[in-house]
Amino acid sequence: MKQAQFLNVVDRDEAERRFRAAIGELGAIGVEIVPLDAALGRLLAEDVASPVDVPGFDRSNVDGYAVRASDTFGATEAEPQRLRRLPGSVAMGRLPDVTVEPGTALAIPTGGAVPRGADAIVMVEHTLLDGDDVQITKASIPGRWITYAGTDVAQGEVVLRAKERLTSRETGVLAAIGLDRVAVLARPRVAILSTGDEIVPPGQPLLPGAVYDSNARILSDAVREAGGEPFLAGIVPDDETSVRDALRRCLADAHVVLLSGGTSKGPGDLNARVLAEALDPPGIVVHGVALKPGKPLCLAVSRGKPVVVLPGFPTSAIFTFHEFVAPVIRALAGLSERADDTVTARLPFRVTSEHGRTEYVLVRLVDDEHGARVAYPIGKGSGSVTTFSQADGFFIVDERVEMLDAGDTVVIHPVAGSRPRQVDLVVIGSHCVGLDVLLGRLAARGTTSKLIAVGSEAGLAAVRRGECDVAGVHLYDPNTGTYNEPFLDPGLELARGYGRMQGVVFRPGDPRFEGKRAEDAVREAARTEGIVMINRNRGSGTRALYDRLLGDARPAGHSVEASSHRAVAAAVAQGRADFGIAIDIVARDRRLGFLPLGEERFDFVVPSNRLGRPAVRTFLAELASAPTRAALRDRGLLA
Ligand SMILES: Nc1nc2c(c(=O)[nH]1)N[C@H]1C(S)=C(S)[C@@H](COP(=O)(O)OP(=O)(O)OC[C@H]3O[C@@H](n4cnc5c(N)ncnc54)[C@H](O)[C@@H]3O)O[C@H]1N2
Ligand code: MOO
Repeated sequence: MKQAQFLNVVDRDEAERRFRAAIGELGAIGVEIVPLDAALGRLLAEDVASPVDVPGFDRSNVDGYAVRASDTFGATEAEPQRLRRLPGSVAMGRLPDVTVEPGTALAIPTGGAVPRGADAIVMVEHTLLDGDDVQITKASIPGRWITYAGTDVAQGEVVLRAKERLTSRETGVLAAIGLDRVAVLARPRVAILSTGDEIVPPGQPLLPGAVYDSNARILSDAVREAGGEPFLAGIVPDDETSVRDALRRCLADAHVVLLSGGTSKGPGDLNARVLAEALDPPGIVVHGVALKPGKPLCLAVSRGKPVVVLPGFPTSAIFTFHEFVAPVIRALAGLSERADDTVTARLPFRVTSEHGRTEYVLVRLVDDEHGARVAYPIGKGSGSVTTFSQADGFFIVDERVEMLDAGDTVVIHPVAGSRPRQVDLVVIGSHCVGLDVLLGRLAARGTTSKLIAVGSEAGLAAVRRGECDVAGVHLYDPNTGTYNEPFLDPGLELARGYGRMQGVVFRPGDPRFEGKRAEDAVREAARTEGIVMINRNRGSGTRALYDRLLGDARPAGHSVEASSHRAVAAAVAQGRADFGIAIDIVARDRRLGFLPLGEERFDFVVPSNRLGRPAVRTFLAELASAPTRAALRDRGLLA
């Protein structure tokens, strides 16, 4: 029997066109009146004209005396003008009923209402008390120290415009004109439903095979960023009735409904089937877009209401959300199109792409020696949650293009919500817990850094091209049997890092390994029926160790090449393999047995011409310092 296929995969633009056509006219969903206390961050629905003058009366700006300016003409300290002091003074919060006649003065506080007859205020510092009189020691002019009614805001004046976002400054203005409530654009309600038997909410224990629900969180906050009001409709299992019931509740309550997961072609991928049944016309308009990530995206509309099944993989979900859903929510919220400020950058290495699918490649940006931008692809695949959070932007590879070369220029689009991060120190290369220790210590001293983990070889290439300050490397040279040193070129310096003890990892208590010498245990294991190993990728120093120990032996699992020490430890801990070679740190973290084999060197390559940079100097000093060495030893490193 033929399996289900994506029969009608359409390209990105066609998918968007069909989706928008099915939704119809897109605009703000409505207006609501909210108390001023809840107005922060909202968008004004209409222009606001002031119902009052601000200030509402002619106001004194100083403590002093309200006078007629002409009575003060010619006054100096040597020849003051004497005025008769009227009894009392202007009271705050009331209009005075006294008139300042020629030759008189009335005491007035800052903020007091100017009495009839007066046209200027003399500051108290320029007066002397003299019995019932007051002597004015400085001449004034009409209007001096008075703010006239309506000069800040005149009644009827428009103080804020429709669609303005209310910050504390705007809410302050609204309060000053006496409003305690304001008309704002209503926020579209967006229901978010996570589907899958394996999905559990954060905070709960994670049983083997389960996955934390990260999609609901990221979608919910992305909805907020797009001007919508999310509501979390929970997690439902891969079961038609459960999904249908949850979907009905969401449809009744929301302007937009988002599901994630269960939209590709597995047996549990039933969301599209449920949608096809449960939605009003037109229903599903697109299922399958020639897009990477995001191929299984399902776009549907139920009587004008958008209903979207986003792919379960986090990177795919958030990407397709920003491409297809965020603009719709923004429009429903009354927000304008987002300006997309692009920049250009150079590729540090070749990038391949699948023919027939428009690909979005997430990147981190660094500057090279000459200030030219370089875009490092951070492809951990659609299943990664960190890729999107670390990205500075992405470039698009047309569906007809299968390869971009090193040095090619690409156009970088900003990732929603990301700000270009300027850092003090750029580190490219291999990743290690020791590097986390070091960069953590630098951060505590105020030196910021960006770490791009691309492996030792790409790190070395990056220092050679002048794209980073430091590269962390552990490169093994089989000719000399040494690490790192043989790979240096003129213009590159090696800073001594630390050692990492490598050895055979196995499940504790396994008699095939327990208590043996590493070399003997591996040789025996290689000959024992039923034992499964896990290998490392070619080119890694650890792989060279495997090759030396195994010789021509090819035990089961030899072709399974994990790309990190952690992946080896996970495979052994979870019983997919019985042994592998990894560093002792991961063995300890996973509580595995460990038979030591030898030390691997993890060092740092620095371009000579960057040795003088303050951040590089700080890094090298930190690396060499006694407290750092102690912290590295604490983490099990040989420092
Ligand atoms: N035979 C085929 N298999 C797959 C295809 C295909 O064309 N043919 N497409 C692949 C592509 S591309 C993608 S993307 C995924 C998407 O699959 P689904 O949308 O059906 O998602 P699930 O299978 O339910 O889950 C995928 C993955 O994501 C995890 N997940 C799901 N929900 C969440 C959540 N709320 N938070 C965090 N992670 C979540 C889930 O556990 C899975 O690991 O299909 C390919 N397969
Ligand atoms: O669309 Mo999927 O996101 O390529 O992995």
